[in-house]
Amino acid sequence: MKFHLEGVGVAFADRRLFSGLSLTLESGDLTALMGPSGSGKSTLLAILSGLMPPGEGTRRVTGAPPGEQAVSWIFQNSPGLTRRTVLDNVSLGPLSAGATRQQAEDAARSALQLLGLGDLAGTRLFRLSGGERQRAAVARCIASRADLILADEPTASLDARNRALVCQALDAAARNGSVVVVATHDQAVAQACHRVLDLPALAAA
Ligand SMILES: Nc1ncnc2c1ncn2[C@@H]1O[C@H](COP(=O)(O)OP(=O)(O)OP(=O)(O)O)[C@@H](O)[C@H]1O
Repeated sequence: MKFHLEGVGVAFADRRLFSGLSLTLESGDLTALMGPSGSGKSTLLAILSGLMPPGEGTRRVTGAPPGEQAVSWIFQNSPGLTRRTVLDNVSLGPLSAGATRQQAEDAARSALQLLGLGDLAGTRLFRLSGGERQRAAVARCIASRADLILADEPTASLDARNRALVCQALDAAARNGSVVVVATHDQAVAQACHRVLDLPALAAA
């Protein structure tokens, strides 16, 4: 599957963010999206997801039936069902993508292993530290095996060890066939990605 942006531009009432931006992302790609604060990284993720129609230009998806791409998000502080177990929370990703309970739990357990949370599967979410909770949110996202995974500053509140685990998990998701895009200010995350797009440079190209 491929996601194409062609000649995309965004302007708000008082400000133009970018214009004439074209790119193609395909299954297996792990891409860092960088640029100064306010350059439009989150806006570009919203356009890629299909949630925000571009003011100018087009978004096209090839290699999938129209409108049938599954999209999954990771945010800086992803919420969860605090009184449910980690396994329940992570299973929600694949369950909402149409998996059976058994398939969802299997996918959740392997994602939890990948993120170093295997021993916490039966623990209620509210008992986890901030870093563990964020890794659980990443596990929920990658367990869903979405076509497109969009991560907006997923490591901003994490230490180096947790950050490395998140990068490994995103890499595994790409190797499983997802298109993965990470908006980040973190050079260590960018180094873990296969490709780095600098938004201002991309818009100027
Ligand atoms: N709906 C909107 N209406 C007006 N301005 C908006 C709207 N959405 C975003 N903006 C502005 O567009 C700019 C880009 O926002 P965006 O969140 O995409 O940047 P970013 O690169 O992700 O920033 P950061 O690194 O700080 O998260 C900001 O100045 C923001 O205030």
